[in-house]
Amino acid sequence: MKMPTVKYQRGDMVMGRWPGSNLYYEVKVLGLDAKSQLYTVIYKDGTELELKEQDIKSAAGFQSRSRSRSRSPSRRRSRSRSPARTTRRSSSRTAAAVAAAAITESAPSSRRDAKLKDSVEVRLSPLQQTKAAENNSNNKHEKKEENNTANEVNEKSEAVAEAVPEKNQGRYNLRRRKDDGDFKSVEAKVEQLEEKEAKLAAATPPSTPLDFGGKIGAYFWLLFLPAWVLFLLLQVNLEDPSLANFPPPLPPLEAFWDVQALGFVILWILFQAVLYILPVGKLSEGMPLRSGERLKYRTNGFFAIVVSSVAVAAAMHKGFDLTYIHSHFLQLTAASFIISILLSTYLYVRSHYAAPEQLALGGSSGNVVYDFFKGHELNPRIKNFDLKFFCEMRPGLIGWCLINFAMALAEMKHQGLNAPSHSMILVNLFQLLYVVDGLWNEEAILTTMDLMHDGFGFMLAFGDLVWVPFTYTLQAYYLVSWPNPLSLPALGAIVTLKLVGFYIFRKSNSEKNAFRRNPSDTRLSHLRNIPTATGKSLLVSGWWGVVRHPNYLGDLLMALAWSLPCGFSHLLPWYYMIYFIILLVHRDSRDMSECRRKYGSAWDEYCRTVRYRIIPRVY
Ligand SMILES: NC(=O)c1ccc[n+]([C@@H]2O[C@H](COP(=O)([O-])OP(=O)(O)OC[C@H]3O[C@@H](n4cnc5c(N)ncnc54)[C@H](OP(=O)(O)O)[C@@H]3O)[C@@H](O)[C@H]2O)c1
Ligand SMILES: CC(C)=CCC[C@@H](C)[C@H]1CC[C@H]2C3=C(CC[C@]12C)[C@@]1(C)CC[C@H](O)C(C)(C)[C@@H]1CC3
Repeated sequence: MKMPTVKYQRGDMVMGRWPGSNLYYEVKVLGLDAKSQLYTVIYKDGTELELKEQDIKSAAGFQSRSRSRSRSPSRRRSRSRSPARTTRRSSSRTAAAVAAAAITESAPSSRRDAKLKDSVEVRLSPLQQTKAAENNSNNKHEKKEENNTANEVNEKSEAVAEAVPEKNQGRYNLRRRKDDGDFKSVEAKVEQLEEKEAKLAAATPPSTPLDFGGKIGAYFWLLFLPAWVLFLLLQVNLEDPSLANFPPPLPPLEAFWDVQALGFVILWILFQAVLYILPVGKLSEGMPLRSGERLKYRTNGFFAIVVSSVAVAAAMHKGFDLTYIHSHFLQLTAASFIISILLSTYLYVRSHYAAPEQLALGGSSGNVVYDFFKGHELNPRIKNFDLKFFCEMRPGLIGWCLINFAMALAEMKHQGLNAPSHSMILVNLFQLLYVVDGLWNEEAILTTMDLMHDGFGFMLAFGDLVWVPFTYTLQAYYLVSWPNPLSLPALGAIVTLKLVGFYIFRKSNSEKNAFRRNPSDTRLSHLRNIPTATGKSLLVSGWWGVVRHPNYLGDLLMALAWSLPCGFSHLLPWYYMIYFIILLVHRDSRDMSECRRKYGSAWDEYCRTVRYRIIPRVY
């Protein structure tokens, strides 16, 4: 590796700042990326990170210190993010291992040690009772620290943290110790400095590896995804949609444009936006951001789908022919595509005005195309209106059900039926159940990858507004022209498959969501978990002990149940199943690397314990 201005060499043991905090840990330098000028370092718990030169200090000049009484937010944040928090609960050998890993080997000199001990003793005395309480409660406070509602407990656990000499937690700080007299006089200034440092560290996202084939990949996906949607729609419109008829003929450009279709799409999105902002339903808290802040989300998705159904019924009653959606599918898709492009452009432009801590770790490469595609800003909002949450959960998702319903009506019209076919009913009901469940448990989306980690850019805007409503409905679209009669046993088997898949999907998602929201939930007390250096734990029994992504397994079984009613005459209705396998396998590997980066050796331990990713004993 070429190192032009190499201050630290590979193998050097130095002190590295833990991102988002003002805490320093002993780390080993693995190398310097000449281009980004970032050092790759490895912490003692195995976590690898890329740090800027200013976040690295030579080990000399560092002194262990005991904690001041400050309760500044930056410090609170530091504590919750620091690897030192691995000294948390758990009788398992893993916990001990992680805790041991976080304890630095750089012991302070004996003189310093004695001084430290003095100061620690003085500070310990008023807190001894709390320390005892900590022992009695079997470290329960640590668990509750992650609970958003347990502010009181947080305060208590902070007091406990203060009582523990930092030396034992392996924490180091840039601040040099002063005699107690001096100490107080500079306290306020140092506080301010640390506050600034912490803000800066939190604001500057450490770079993460590029996904989706990097910069070149972003160009490819930008062109490929719309082209693929176009191909699917043209193919399903063919008299014989078999692959032998590839490529389908391209209609003239005017065929894509219909101002009325654009009007309907805009109306639909605005209608959903109005339902979203109505002060109906719960205000849920998202997961803590890098800044420590928790955003609030109006989770009234179920209300939105109920009102939407009433509105559609009213429109039909007034004479609106819903089969318009089938006959103008291409134009409606094109209109949504235009809106997704406009939205992505707006998102990209506004991301340049966002504060650094509001940017996504993964969408800050500096490359225009990549960041436009992947999403630069994490939670773009107009006042309290969260654009990512809204787009992911409302117009496309509810639109998916509306389109499926329109396809059922179109099938009746085209096939001259009095009622939709059994296959059409199954596809409609299965997917309706999926969407209604998602909206009913809308809060659970706040702990998913998209909401927590991914920026909002073209990928999600296009995915939410075009991909979901216009390709997830392909099975229903296909059945309009290609009916597939089902025998009773086949029908029974498909329904059973769907229910099994749904059960696994729902139970596993709810388990993880409940655990992330409140790790000390008594209903989860039977579950074993591995503590990690970040303060969060990983479930290692229950659903998340069977495979690493039980929710994907359930989702895949459901996807199979959606394709089976369409039979085996064509590959087209199996598109969702094939796409979904690719999507989830890729998502799983993306999540694995992200978790490996976040949790280091604790994640390796989890992977050793839970060996399979999605399908037990297979994959
Ligand atoms: N229909 C579709 O098109 C579609 C597409 C994609 C996904 N989905 C579905 O959407 C749902 C959400 O999927 P997702 O991809 O966001 O992934 P997810 O599985 O909900 O979330 C992954 C995150 O869960 C946490 N986690 C992982 N292992 C854990 C463990 N052992 N204990 C506790 N937490 C753990 C980690 O985050 P933290 O540790 O940071 O909390 C990890 O990053 C899934 O049900 C999926 O099937 C549907
Ligand atoms: C454009 C491409 C190829 C990808 C974009 C992916 C995007 C369509 C999906 C990413 C996360 C997905 C998701 C749901 C829908 C599809 C995505 C947005 C979901 C809202 C469907 C309903 C479920 O109940 C859910 C668990 C809430 C899903 C969450 C993830």
